[in-house]
Amino acid sequence: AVETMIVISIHVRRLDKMMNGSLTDWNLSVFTLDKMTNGRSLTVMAYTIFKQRDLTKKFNIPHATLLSYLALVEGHYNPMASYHNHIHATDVTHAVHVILKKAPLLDVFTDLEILSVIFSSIIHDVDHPGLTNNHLINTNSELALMYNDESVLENHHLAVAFKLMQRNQCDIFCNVPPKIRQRIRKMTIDMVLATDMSKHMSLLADMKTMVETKKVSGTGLQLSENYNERIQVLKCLLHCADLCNPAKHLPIYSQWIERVMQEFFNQGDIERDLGLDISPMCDRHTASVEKSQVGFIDFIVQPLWETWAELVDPYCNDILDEIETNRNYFQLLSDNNETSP
Ligand SMILES: COc1ccc(-c2ccn(CCC(=O)N3C[C@@H](C)O[C@H](C)C3)n2)cc1OC1CCCC1
Ligand SMILES: [Mg+2]
Ligand SMILES: [Zn+2]
Repeated sequence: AVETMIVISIHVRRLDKMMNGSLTDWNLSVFTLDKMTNGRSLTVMAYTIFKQRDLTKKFNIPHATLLSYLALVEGHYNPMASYHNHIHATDVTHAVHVILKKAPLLDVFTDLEILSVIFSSIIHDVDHPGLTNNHLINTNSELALMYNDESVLENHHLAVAFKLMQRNQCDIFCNVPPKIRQRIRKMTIDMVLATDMSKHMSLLADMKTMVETKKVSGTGLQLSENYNERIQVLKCLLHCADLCNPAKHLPIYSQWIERVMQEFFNQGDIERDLGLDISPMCDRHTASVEKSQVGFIDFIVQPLWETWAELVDPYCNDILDEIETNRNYFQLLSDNNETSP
């Protein structure tokens, strides 16, 4: 483990220098970063963000403990999952970090909230099996049995993340007072449970309600002290980051599509072999990749990011533009697939 730390800290130093400026670059390729760091992009990204935001000092987190825990969590992401592996966690953690740097959010959240949402992004899909909640429920999996069919994956990610913290020298919150620890745990549980797609519509409805009632001042978002109002925005922040692929340049977005379809088709193959109904978009013989992405953008991603822009960041038109550009590209592809035999 010592040499791992040394190797990682070398990568961190190199990354810090090389990327200090561009770490806040929305279109940073986490795929390149992962190659450069020999598959340690999550540890390196997370550690760098903790350092840049001074979280280790603010919460008295021993560096060796942070590195051990990050390496342990990274090692518990499923390398066999083409989409839900540690690189997706790197991507979402990076997206949360960049979104938090946008002008209207500066000085809105406390250090505790920032620590919690970054921690949540790091662990939000740990030990993902590369299958959907519906599949786990329909196949009477151990996980569905354990969590009574309710946000099965998201409950599992949380349990694994907190369990790993009990390992020797891995409790990153060891110097945090019990009440504060409890608040981090509560916010993390609330945010990661909200990454379950089945909560999407109610999350979006609550955000729209906030838009109606919230007077966004000229500078940024004015949040009250009310926990439910504050956690509402943090849930949406993490959910937006989890759904940020269509907001990236096409070469990066395309790699995520390839990966998610590989995972979906793998699930479809299992369902076909089991004689089950094949889940939507999971049948490699009939799925239309382009059409699915257009639908995903039109019904989920664009409405979510548009609401986010209305509530938080009127200046995120570059992200909305990228989503529209990508949507039109796949609409064109799917039209052409229709016309040409
Ligand atoms: C690059 O493509 C995607 C990137 C991300 C998502 C997506 C949707 C919801 N989430 C949040 C997590 C979640 O709930 N799930 C459960 C299920 C929807 O599979 C998702 C993978 C994870 N993530 C979907 C994507 O494409 C799908 C396949 C064709 C159209 C939709
Ligand atoms: Mg998830
Ligand atoms: Zn995710």
